[in-house]
Amino acid sequence: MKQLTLSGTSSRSDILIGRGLLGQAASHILEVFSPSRVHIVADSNVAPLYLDKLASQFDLPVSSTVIPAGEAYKRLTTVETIYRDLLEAGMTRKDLVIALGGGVTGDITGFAAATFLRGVSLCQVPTTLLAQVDSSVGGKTGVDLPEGKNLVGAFYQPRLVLIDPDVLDTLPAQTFVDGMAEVIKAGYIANPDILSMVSAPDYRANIENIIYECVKMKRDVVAQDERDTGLRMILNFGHTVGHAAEKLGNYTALTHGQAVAIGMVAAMQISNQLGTDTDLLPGLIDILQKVGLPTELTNDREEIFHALLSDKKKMGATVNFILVRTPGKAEIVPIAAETLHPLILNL
Ligand SMILES: NC(=O)c1ccc[n+]([C@@H]2O[C@H](COP(=O)([O-])OP(=O)(O)OC[C@H]3O[C@@H](n4cnc5c(N)ncnc54)[C@H](O)[C@@H]3O)[C@@H](O)[C@H]2O)c1
Ligand SMILES: O=C(O)C(=O)C[C@@H](O)[C@H](O)[C@H](O)COP(=O)(O)O
Ligand SMILES: [Zn+2]
Repeated sequence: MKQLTLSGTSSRSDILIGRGLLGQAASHILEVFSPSRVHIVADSNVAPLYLDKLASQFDLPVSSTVIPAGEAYKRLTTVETIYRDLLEAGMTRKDLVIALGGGVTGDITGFAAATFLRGVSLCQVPTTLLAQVDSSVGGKTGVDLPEGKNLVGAFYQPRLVLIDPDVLDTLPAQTFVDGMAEVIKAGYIANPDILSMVSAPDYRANIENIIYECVKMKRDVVAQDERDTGLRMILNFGHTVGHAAEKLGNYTALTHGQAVAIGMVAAMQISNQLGTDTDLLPGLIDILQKVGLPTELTNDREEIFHALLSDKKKMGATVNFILVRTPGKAEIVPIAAETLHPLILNL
């Protein structure tokens, strides 16, 4: 088992990574928390696979909410359902909420935990590759609005993150591939060794090390900028156009991973339009296609431009775009909306 610690300004997250961890989850959880009761949130695909396996390990009252699966349910009505179940179960501030699932479950449950009774303890048990390499770590929680992705949320660190790569065995092939978008993002923005690992013919056999390197990178970035006011913005590489495409597809046409893949290609094309010495675009397209991710933006460019103006990275009339001109080095480049408009139309 590998262990990492994320020390924030007023919080600490322990992150454990190891095969078989789900089977011993309760003992790790009870080393860190002392709840009177536990509430587990899982979606309708994950619950039949893993909810009993986790719940049955506790000698405490355990309640649960099973939410409908899918990004379309990452919305406030789902959070209200969780609040109601927490009240019905008699959860108090001493108790523990566990998010068991992918990034959607983690973001919704994290937001519910951050806001229920103004905050109850949170443990993340991520079950998709995307959630294991990215969303379970760092404390961004929230939901979508029809107007844009993740527009309502809170920073709320899980005190414990338990990552068991064995649960990836039940993932649909496409969902595993979605997670590779955030893995490739991690390689481009901060650690090109990750790209070498993904380029190996049988990279899946090395997935535990890939997860570890991605989490370590994210831990290092978030520790320096928990509130996303500077360095942390690099984790948004591919997300500006990506989030716009997700919104335009009503959160169903593209998965988050697919949208990020397309968004990274768009960001690289924008880098090129702004003038770069080295052309990283063919290599980016190659590695995304090799793992099975899409690379082509199919939305109307004008609609993308208008949608990305509701992104959180917009400050006044400027959008903070994340560009990569050297693998492993991301830059936060403020681009005025009127300068960005022709660049987006040219994609
Ligand atoms: N908070 C953050 O820092 C952060 C970072 C990256 C992404 N995100 C968010 O994460 C979300 C995407 O997460 P995702 O790709 O995990 O999607 P997801 O949570 O919808 O999971 C994808 C699918 O896999 C199923 N599933 C999950 N685990 C399974 C397992 N072990 N076996 C079988 N099926 C399983 C789910 O039921 C779902 O149908 C987006 O909403 C995105 O905005 C958040
Ligand atoms: O943790 C972060 O910071 C990230 O940006 C990680 C992203 O992969 C993730 O999709 C995040 O939710 C996007 O952040 P947002 O602030 O643009 O919603
Ligand atoms: Zn993301």
